[in-house]
Amino acid sequence: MLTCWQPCVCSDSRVATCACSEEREQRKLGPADCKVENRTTENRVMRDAKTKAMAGPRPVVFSGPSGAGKSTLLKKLMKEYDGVFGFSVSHTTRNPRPGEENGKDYHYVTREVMQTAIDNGDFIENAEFSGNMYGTSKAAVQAVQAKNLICILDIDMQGVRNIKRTDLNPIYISIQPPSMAVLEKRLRDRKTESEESLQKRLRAAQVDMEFSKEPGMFDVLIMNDNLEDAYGQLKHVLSEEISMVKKVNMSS
Ligand SMILES: Nc1ncnc2c1ncn2[C@@H]1O[C@H](COP(=O)(O)OP(=O)(O)OP(=O)(O)O)[C@@H](O)[C@H]1O
Ligand SMILES: Nc1nc2c(ncn2[C@@H]2O[C@H](COP(=O)(O)O)[C@@H](O)[C@H]2O)c(=O)[nH]1
Repeated sequence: MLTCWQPCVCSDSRVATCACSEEREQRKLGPADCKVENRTTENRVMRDAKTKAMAGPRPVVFSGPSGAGKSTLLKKLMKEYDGVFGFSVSHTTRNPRPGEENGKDYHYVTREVMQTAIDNGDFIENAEFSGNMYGTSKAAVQAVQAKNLICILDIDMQGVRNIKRTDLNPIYISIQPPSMAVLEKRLRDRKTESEESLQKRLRAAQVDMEFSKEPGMFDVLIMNDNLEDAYGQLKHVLSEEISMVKKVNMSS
């Protein structure tokens, strides 16, 4: 077999010219006859697989209006797939709700503490939502990725825009309510908001629902009407990443 130095198909930067172009032309040789091409293609496939495994699983961004059901779906997912997902614990200046735990649901901090950390460059993204500060610290994401788990970020639409400017490369999922009326009922029934906070969240939800329709903003939109249906769709969307993490974690 000839060693064909085809510059067009060979990604080896050392190969600048084709040493046998004339003969290749005459004998109608193609890439299959090229040792360099075959070797580099093989190397490239192996290198890509290795890089992907080393980079770890892709994070997943969950967004959508407050009350759409993001936390409900995430909790189900993390319970069913224990040891596959890890939650990126955000910082917030809002008060904890009954049952929420510092360091688990959020890191609850003052505005001063949060602003200082933002100024120090400790955050990947941060936003003001409904009168409070929220943000994803670099440490929160790194803590999950260090365990080779799928990092879940639950963030608002400003966070989505900001994450798109980073190299995090997540899968973007938007959880949508069936209607504004249903959303309002869910938020009221949750009994976590004052009337003022509820109205702020509903106003933000209108904007959020328009935002989610922007082309290319989300990879997937899931309508959370019936919880089990929405959860089924979510599992389906993430099935490939879930299998990959399970496989890697089983072999290590
Ligand atoms: N499919 C559903 N059908 C009925 N109720 C639901 C459904 N999904 C979630 N809920 C309820 O709606 C309320 C809001 O859900 P959840 O707290 O998960 O929303 P969220 O999107 O995480 O909100 P936030 O962004 O404010 O944290 C909760 O009380 C939850 O139990
Ligand atoms: N941009 C960010 N948004 C965040 C973050 N953590 C949570 N959120 C979003 O805030 C609202 C309200 O949350 P709640 O817990 O007060 O109901 C919701 O849309 C979350 O997705 C964050 O780190 N960055």
